[in-house]
Amino acid sequence: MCGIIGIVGTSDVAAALYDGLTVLQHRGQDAAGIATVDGNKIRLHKGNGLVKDVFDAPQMQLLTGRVGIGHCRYPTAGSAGSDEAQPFYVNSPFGIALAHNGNLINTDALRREVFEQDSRNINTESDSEVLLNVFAHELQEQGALTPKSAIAAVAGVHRRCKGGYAIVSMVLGLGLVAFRDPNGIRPLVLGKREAAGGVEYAVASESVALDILGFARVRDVAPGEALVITSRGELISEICAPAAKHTPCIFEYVYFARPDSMMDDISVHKARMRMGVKLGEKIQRLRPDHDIDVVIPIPDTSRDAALEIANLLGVKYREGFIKNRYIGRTFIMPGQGERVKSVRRKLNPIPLEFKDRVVLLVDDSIVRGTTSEQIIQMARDAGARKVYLASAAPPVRFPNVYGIDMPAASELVAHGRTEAEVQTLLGCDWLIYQDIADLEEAVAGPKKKHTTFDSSCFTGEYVTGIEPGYFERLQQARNDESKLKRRAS
Ligand SMILES: O=P(O)(O)OC[C@H]1O[C@H](OP(=O)(O)OP(=O)(O)O)[C@H](O)[C@@H]1O
Ligand SMILES: NC(=O)CC[C@H](N)C(=O)O
Ligand SMILES: [Mg+2]
Repeated sequence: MCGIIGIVGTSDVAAALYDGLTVLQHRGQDAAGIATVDGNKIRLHKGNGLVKDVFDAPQMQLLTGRVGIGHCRYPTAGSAGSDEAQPFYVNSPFGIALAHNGNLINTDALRREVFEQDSRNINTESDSEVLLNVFAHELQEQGALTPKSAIAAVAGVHRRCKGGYAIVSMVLGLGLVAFRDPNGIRPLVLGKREAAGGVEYAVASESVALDILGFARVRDVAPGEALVITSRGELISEICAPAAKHTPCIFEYVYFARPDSMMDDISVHKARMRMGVKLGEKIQRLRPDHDIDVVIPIPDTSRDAALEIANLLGVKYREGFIKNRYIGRTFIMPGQGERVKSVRRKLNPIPLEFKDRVVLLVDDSIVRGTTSEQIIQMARDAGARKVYLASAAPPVRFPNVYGIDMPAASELVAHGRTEAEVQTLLGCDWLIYQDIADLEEAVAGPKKKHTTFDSSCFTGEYVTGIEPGYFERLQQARNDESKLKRRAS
């Protein structure tokens, strides 16, 4: 997953983009970048690392201009090299910079097409650079540069690109162009604020970025919609893809997004609380006379769900693991070696919360099993009498291909295993997974604004369809070992 943000302001926007990226940092810890438009120049700075490490004051001062975009990256395609940090730039037509959250599933075919038919060179292995070149070609085909022609170019992207994408881009001489894939798999939200110089607009992956910058959340960008916000602050929008099923990514609610974000009009915090209620009810159903003494969350993401489970079961909730606040999210780290080491460095138990107790550990999800395996052992070492583990999401058994880096089914602990087998492998005394229907109901909430989701990593059903051989190629290219080799070279 990556974080994206774009602003059309009435004064320089680089500092606001920087602040916005810092609250989107949980979506990508590997690279960051900002591009601004100043007159007829695009200014760009990007590199590997956290937002705070990529930019310093002199670089920020060079990022002048009232229109800009920013990106923080968690790679799902290509390499983790700094040349694949975003935004990407092409000088023709007009000069375009673009930042992408998501993942394309027809990158190889598009790459050939872009080279052979559109006479464009792609310089990296990134799917996002391919998407930028498709957009650039489609815009070139339009001739004139107007909001209408930019929207027509986005329609061309929708026709040619398959997969998950939320995009912010800037076109010199026009302004900001933002759009979302026809199924609305990846999130994108629009905000507005009144400044001394007039109205300002922002679009971002999550509403938390709007909150901290003082933009009011106006609405989510619709699936298949393109927004053009000119540098003068006019907003033009149109849905420019054939109507398709809206299937927001359910894993955003399970793990990715910050709980203080609203996504597709659903509060992430409330969705996680409802996941806890559903899971608590399941525990009660399965073991009405359970012997759980204490519920302990695995910080950070599982807290909302864990608290609700404890409330429902009427047992104590205790923060039994203390998290080192200087270590980032483990799941989105690039290699398994790094992930394994980080869990122990990051989480340390308070033994008195475990000693002689039957503990129910709660996590939001179990993906590779890296976290749970170590945590269960830590709980035992700390003296727990029995260790149960509850996952607020169902077993993750299938690859995610729309922007979450779970490309290799063989690396998923529940792939090809029954729940009982996973329980044995992880070494806990009882493993309880959320049911998929309960998860979807929990996210949909009482308003049921959305009842269909991209739940592919749980169900193996892919809304875009998948071409034969794709998973095999993906697994080969992006399993942990191949990534490690690529990084070493
Ligand atoms: O089964 P695994 O492969 O270990 O992946 C799942 C774990 O990774 C995530 O935590 P992470 O440390 O990334 O972030 P968090 O602090 O937001 O919970 C998630 O919340 C689970 O704890
Ligand atoms: N996680 C993402 O959204 C990744 C964006 C893009 N596919 C990349 O690898 O850079
Ligand atoms: Mg976690």
